[in-house]
Amino acid sequence: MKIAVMPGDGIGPEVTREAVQVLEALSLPGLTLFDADVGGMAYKRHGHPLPQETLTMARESDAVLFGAVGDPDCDGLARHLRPEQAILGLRKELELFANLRPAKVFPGLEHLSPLSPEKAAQIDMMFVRELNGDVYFGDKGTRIGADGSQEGWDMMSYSEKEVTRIAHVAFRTARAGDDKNRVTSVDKANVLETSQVWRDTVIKAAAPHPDIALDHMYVDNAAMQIITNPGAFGVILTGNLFGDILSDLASAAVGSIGLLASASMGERQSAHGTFGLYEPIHGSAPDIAGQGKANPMATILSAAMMLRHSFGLEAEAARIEAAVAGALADGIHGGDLGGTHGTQAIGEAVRERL
Ligand SMILES: NC(=O)c1ccc[n+]([C@@H]2O[C@H](COP(=O)([O-])OP(=O)(O)OC[C@H]3O[C@@H](n4cnc5c(N)ncnc54)[C@H](O)[C@@H]3O)[C@@H](O)[C@H]2O)c1
Ligand SMILES: CC(C)[C@H](C(=O)O)[C@@H](O)C(=O)O
Ligand SMILES: [Mg+2]
Repeated sequence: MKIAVMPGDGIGPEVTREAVQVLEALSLPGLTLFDADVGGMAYKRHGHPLPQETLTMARESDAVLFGAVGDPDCDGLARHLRPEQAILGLRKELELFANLRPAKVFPGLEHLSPLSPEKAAQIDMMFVRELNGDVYFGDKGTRIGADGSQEGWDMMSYSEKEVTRIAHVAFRTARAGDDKNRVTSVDKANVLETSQVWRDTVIKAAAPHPDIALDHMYVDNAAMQIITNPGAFGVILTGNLFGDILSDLASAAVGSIGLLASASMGERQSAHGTFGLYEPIHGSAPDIAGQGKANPMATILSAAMMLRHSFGLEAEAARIEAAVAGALADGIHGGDLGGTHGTQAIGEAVRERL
């Protein structure tokens, strides 16, 4: 079991360190970890946010554990050299088109949510976010517009092929998940042609999945209903941009972005299972970087997702999740949850409860 660890920038190394120690504490036979450079730190060291050696290491691994990338010092660089290109490049180059982002309130931890305890208890949704297409990867540029001023443009598109494959992931995820057996496809088909193709294609892709209830919702309404009626959602199938935004929104409903994990999967199989990249949904948090304040739970839970999805180690994944839930229940809360525990203390508290 070869894992490429890519800590990245800002709080990335801080939270990744704790997750790696959780993995090591499990003493899994045959587990080997290799570090690789990504993001702004890789740009500073190698002149590129996603050096070829890093990509090669990812290709030769069974899974990737990713921290976060992003560095305000790099915001003025040409776009292809910015830290964020590391994660975008890995997702694209490795064909990791399916991003699973669970948003769930652990039972008994409803008080961490800003929603009422009754509403918070209903939060148990899984985002299935398309990760290789949309406005993220279309042509883009700047030009002088008709009025003589500079304008930026980004091309948004989705093909039937791209939508079909992610839709099938969503239907299969709904079937394997909780008992809701429900997919809500989120789009903006009232305005965007991209979304009309998305919606028409999702309807066609649903045909072989008659056991799964499918409905469609506009993204603006979805943003509202995730807060007002979270229990209505099981699997939320959506595109790259809407999924990015809605998953941060859902993290706030759960209690903090420092709690939400993710798995990015494709079709490649390793000797142990499906290759995947695992990362918290948050970024490099430059505002708290280097201060030992970041909550590592999202990254630790991402490591649990790795054990489940890439290594078939369900019991070990559940052990990590129970340890995180136990630490939270015992009041081990970072600043993001209004507590005082630092990154290392949270990591230690989770390890003690394994
Ligand atoms: N996958 C990624 O690597 C990824 C994801 C999102 C943003 N980014 C990048 O990160 C940089 C900062 O972006 P941003 O500020 O918009 O988003 P962010 O997620 O880094 O931070 C948003 C807010 O949440 C807080 N926060 C985030 N993670 C936390 C944690 N684990 N514990 C406690 N608090 C936490 C931050 O302190 C900040 O106030 C940018 O360069 C952005 O492009 C990278
Ligand atoms: C850093 C950025 C490219 C990334 C995205 O937009 O996908 C991030 O926000 C995320 O949610 O993983
Ligand atoms: Mg995001």
